[in-house]
Amino acid sequence: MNNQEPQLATLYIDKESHKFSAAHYTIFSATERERLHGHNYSVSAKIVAPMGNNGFAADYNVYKNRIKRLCDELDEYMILPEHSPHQTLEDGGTHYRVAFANDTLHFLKSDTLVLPIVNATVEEFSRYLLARVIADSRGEDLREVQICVASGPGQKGCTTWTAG
Ligand SMILES: Nc1nc2c(c(=O)[nH]1)N=C([C@H](O)[C@H](O)COP(=O)(O)OP(=O)(O)OP(=O)(O)O)CN2
Repeated sequence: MNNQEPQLATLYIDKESHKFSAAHYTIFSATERERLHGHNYSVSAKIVAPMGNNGFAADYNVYKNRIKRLCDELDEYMILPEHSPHQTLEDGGTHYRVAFANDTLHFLKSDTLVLPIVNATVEEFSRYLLARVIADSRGEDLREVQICVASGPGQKGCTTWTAG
């Protein structure tokens, strides 16, 4: 190893409190979607940072707090994708009016979050949360961050950012 390069440490954050409950449906095509249902999603993270002289890479409490705050933002909402190529969203005053295939669905705005995602999948939730964590971590010396979102035990999607 090049002596000039700092040793990197990997922190894994996988807390039971990092969860959110949300309603959604996955869209499979222009005509196929799931029925509306919900999951207890859980969020975990991998953070790679240079090891400091004092045996400390990055304060995991900082990232724990950020992830918890993001989970709380999503908790107990109906989540709609803003950028689905297969459905359109209209502002109907107190409701969102969603057109999918031959159906029109109505969701109370105060119960609903419209996220800048393409589909309400674990992959897209992880991509969205990763972007939020990276934005919150600007200026910090991180080398890699991975965020995973699980919709239940044994099924999750992950997205990774690597320092340029
Ligand atoms: N690539 C993805 N595929 C699927 C996703 C996803 O987010 N990314 N999501 C779904 C469903 O929304 C959801 O997972 C329901 O799936 P299902 O396996 O039917 O039910 P459970 O989550 O309850 O899992 P069990 O194995 O039945 O306990 C589908 N595909």
